[in-house]
Amino acid sequence: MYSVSIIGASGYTGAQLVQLVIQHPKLALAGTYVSENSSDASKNIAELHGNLAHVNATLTPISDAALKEMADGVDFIFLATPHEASHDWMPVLSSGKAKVLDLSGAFRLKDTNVFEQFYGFPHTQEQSLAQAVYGLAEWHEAQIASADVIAVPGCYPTASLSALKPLAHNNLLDESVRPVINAVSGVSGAGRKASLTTSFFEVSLQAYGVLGHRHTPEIEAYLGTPVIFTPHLGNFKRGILATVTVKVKAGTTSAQLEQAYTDAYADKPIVRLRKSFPKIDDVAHTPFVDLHWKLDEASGYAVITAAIDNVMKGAASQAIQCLNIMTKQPVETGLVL
Ligand SMILES: NC(=O)C1=CN([C@@H]2O[C@H](COP(=O)(O)OP(=O)(O)OC[C@H]3O[C@@H](n4cnc5c(N)ncnc54)[C@H](OP(=O)(O)O)[C@@H]3O)[C@@H](O)[C@H]2O)C=CC1
Ligand SMILES: CC(=O)N[C@@H](CCC(=O)OP(=O)(O)O)C(=O)O
Repeated sequence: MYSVSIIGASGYTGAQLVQLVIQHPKLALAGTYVSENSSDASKNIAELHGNLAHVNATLTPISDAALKEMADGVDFIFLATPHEASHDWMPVLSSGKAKVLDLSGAFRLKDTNVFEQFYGFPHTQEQSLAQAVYGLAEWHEAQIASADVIAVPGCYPTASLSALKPLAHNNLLDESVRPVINAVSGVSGAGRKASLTTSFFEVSLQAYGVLGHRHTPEIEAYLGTPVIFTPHLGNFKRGILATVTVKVKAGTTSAQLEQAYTDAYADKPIVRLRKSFPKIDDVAHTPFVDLHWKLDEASGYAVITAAIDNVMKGAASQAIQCLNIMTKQPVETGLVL
């Protein structure tokens, strides 16, 4: 068994991790933490999340001493915390035997200038940043297997890259036309803290972060080509539907696209190549990425749809996939029952 601590356990992705760790055959939950002055400190997680009413886990306020102790006390640490907290704590957490999986955006962008521009604070953890491996599980398996620090991808980048990478990998994209990604997320993507923009009465369907969302440079960095990315907030709880429009190289056939997706994902149990365009209900509460596409051979334009659960494949279940790879277990262990 591997021992696991979760920091930020009261939030949406942290609570999801608690559930996934408990149902995993090889993981034991060692500790669940919240911030030092959290209003939820010392509560049982069952009081906050009704779906965890059967779970007995106290939300311990984090401290410098607890961070240090954890680094050598457990096998894996999950950070389901704001970017700033992950950024500040990574060096101490990764200084011992524990391997660290960070769900925030703190260690995804290698270019610190771009990081500061999009995250609004300077990156000062050069060593941890150099160590961090981007945990896109289907594409970076070899690096993940030997990593000590994982930067778990953002939710929109997970959906977008899953749709686009087979085409880029096979050199099928027309480089003169940027892929256009329109994606709709449920409100859980914004986290648990109450805010006017995510309140039930306010949320409709609206674009936000237009031509400036922090996931644009993340998608571009791991795709290798610029994109136009427009996120939207929808009035549903969980899930992301990304609709991606691309121009492929002249003469590309539907059979070539089919081959590219089959080659990429035939042996990847978390990616489901669908026979029709997926909907969010198909993937909500699951670890899957569902993909479908259609090419107009005459014009060379293709539309690909990716559906994921933002809290699962967009965060918590992808982190568990990475842990499975790091511990040499089948990638779907504890996720696909
Ligand atoms: N929601 C999603 O779909 C996705 C989220 N992410 C990222 O994962 C991380 C967690 O997101 P999410 O679960 O939605 O966030 P939530 O706001 O739901 O939860 C954040 C958690 O962190 C705790 N926390 C807040 N500030 C601190 C601090 N300074 N030190 C320690 N703990 C702190 C909170 O508890 P308290 O304030 O009581 O201490 C809470 O447990 C974020 O970085 C987010 O960007 C990534 C992919 C998808
Ligand atoms: C609906 C919503 O607000 N979504 C979040 C993205 C959640 C996510 O993946 O975030 P990180 O990159 O922070 O880990 C946003 O657009 O900021």
